Amino acid sequence: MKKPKSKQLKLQTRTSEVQEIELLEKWIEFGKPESGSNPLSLPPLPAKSPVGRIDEDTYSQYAGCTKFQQLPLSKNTKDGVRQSGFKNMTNIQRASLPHALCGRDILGAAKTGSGKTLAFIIPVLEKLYKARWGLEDGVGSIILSPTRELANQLFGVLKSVGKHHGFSAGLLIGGNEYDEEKDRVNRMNILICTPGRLLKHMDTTPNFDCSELQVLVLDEADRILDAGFKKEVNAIISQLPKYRQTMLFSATQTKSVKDLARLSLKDPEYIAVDEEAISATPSRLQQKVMLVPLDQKLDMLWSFIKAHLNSRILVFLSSCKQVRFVYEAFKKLRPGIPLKCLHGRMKQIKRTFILQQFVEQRSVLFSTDVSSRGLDFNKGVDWVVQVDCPDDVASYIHRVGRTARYDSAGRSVLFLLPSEMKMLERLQEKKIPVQFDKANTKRLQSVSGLLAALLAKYTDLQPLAQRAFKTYVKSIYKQKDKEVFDVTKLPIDDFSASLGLPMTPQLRYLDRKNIDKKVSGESNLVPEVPVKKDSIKLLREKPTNDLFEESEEEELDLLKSKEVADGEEGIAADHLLPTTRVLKKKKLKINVHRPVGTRVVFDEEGNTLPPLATLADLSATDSALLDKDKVMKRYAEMREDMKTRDQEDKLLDRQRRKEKRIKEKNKYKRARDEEEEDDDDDEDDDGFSNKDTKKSKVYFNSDSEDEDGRSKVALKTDAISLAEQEELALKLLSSMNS
Ligand SMILES: Nc1ncnc2c1ncn2[C@@H]1O[C@H](COP(=O)(O)OP(=O)(O)OP(=O)(O)O)[C@@H](O)[C@H]1O
Repeated sequence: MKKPKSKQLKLQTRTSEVQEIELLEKWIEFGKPESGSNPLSLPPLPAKSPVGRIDEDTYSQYAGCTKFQQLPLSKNTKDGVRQSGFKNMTNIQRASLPHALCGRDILGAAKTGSGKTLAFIIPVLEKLYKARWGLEDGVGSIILSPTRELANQLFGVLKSVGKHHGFSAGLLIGGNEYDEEKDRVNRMNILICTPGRLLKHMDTTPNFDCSELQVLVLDEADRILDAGFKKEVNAIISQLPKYRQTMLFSATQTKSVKDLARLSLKDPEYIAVDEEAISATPSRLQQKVMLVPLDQKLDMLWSFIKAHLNSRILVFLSSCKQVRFVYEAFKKLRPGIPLKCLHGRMKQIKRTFILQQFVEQRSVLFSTDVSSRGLDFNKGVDWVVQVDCPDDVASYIHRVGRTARYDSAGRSVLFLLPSEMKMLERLQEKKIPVQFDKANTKRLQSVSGLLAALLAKYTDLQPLAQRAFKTYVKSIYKQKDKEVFDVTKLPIDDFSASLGLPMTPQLRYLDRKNIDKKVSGESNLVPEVPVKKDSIKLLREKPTNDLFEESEEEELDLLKSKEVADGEEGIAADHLLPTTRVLKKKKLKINVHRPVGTRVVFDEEGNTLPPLATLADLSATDSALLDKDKVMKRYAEMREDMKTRDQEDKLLDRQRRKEKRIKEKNKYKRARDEEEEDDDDDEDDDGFSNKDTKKSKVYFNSDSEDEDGRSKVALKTDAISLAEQEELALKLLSSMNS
């Protein structure tokens, strides 16, 4: 809070502000870069050259300068920038700031992690300062972000760089208290928001007025302008004044004339600083692509994590359901490094907390594309692992861009299925220097069997695995780029088994006849080993260093890992013995030639007798036993008796398991309902948003896991059949006994 100023002091400040603004305007006017020019191509200004006014009508050059202090910026901004630790400008800042400070519309494109945020935050502050914008003037600038996390991050930068200005700023994102925002929103000068929440305020908050807006910024512009946000963005733009400055930034910029027309840009400056660069990704980023069959992705991921226990790893999967399953399952297997997960269905407070934790400690974060854009993890991400193929090249660029930011190095690896190899070509065509590698599979650790055991032990995991399976296949089915994503080439059954599922869930929308049961070349990476104690032992061995070249050695300490498993119940890998089918169902064969009668029998003196000797002895004394018919009858009775008991046992067991399953499901559903929020937001980036949430709630109650809303029926059938089954069992028993 600023101290209340005396009247005279206020007057003085105002006068000096007016003078400063006058000087800034003259300076800007004097050194305006030519429209269409690239300030980067100008020779850099000498470090010690005079800055600002030189004489009556002469000012220093600022186009081509390399330091923030050489720009025509207010003292408040300069102080904020300096105190935030920024001195020299990055290329995108050098190229765009001179144009943006003149009030021009900007279309800025530069690699991930190259400092685009300051390239629009600074002009926003300067524009409002020069317009002498005050609290009573309302909304002067809107900065749109596609995700809440990114909006939060931008808000942090704005607070830091703009701390000496007197503007009020607000963060409007889904998941925050709407009512509480409603009271404040009319008093905000700068709004950082996600499109859905902004539109909600525009539609429902009384007196919310943006008609005086000065600057509109779209961060990750191509994402905001794509089909996912189309309706919201069109509605927002229709409520904004046409006369304003507009700035669009992204690492993968839109050049679509239609998009630009929607925003009514006026002669925008297209600033693409890396267009001539050899690569479209940061130069310090090492990128690998690996061929991994679908049914071995989790083995590969597990082995990767075990080989990099000292790293901060960001793992991308294609949907919330994938994320949840892999996170829950791996957590129970305790890899020896903390695991976290992040997806659009989590409560906002938890999302923020998890990101905070990921920034602070080495860990593995399983995430959907919700964290693929814009996020800047302070201490750096060591590895970006894309387990599921990104939708397109742009999505790849943003995902890998979470590492190797600004001047730091980073590494990334992308797992591609044999059927997705077209993506490799696409990446190479777009100047992405990837190195194609075959993983050394000698010491690949298989987890499929362990997952099967986990699914049997923790019944709540099974529905997660089923959903992960279904959502993945559906996501491939729905992909537009059929050259890369071909659902008919997926080894469906092997994939299902690799998740530990006892049988392949039904996929009603797929014609299974068209899908090869065994897709050639899909399953040769790791020999299919039924998981026995031996393979479990493998998990305790040292992390494999030759699987991924640069692995950090670390002994797995299972005792220690107890502390890192997020305080939740976990079981060490070596406590697990697969209890259900492991990798392939094997028929139990009875060897009829097996020698029998190994039981040792003693006579009264303690001498051993040959097997069945007692019976032979008895038969000698009791001629009744020699009656062949009677013996046969007796055997038949015994067989019947055993059959009946077997039926009884089976029925009882089936009932017990069913009841347990229903109980577990209800319990799980309650927990899940608490976790899922009835979100009003805009930005679940997981591909299957609200509609899917509603569906999945229904799925959860169902045994059949049907994709087209049949689950309720299935549930009902289940409930009836339980009572009916008892009756049926009794009938069956009595009919067998009679
Ligand atoms: N001039 C600068 N000097 C030093 N560090 C900078 C400078 N500008 C930005 N940075 C730092 O570089 C990192 C990346 O910046 P920023 O998040 O703005 O990148 P970006 O280009 O927006 O990335 P993305 O495309 O992923 O959104 C941040 O940690 C930021 O603090």
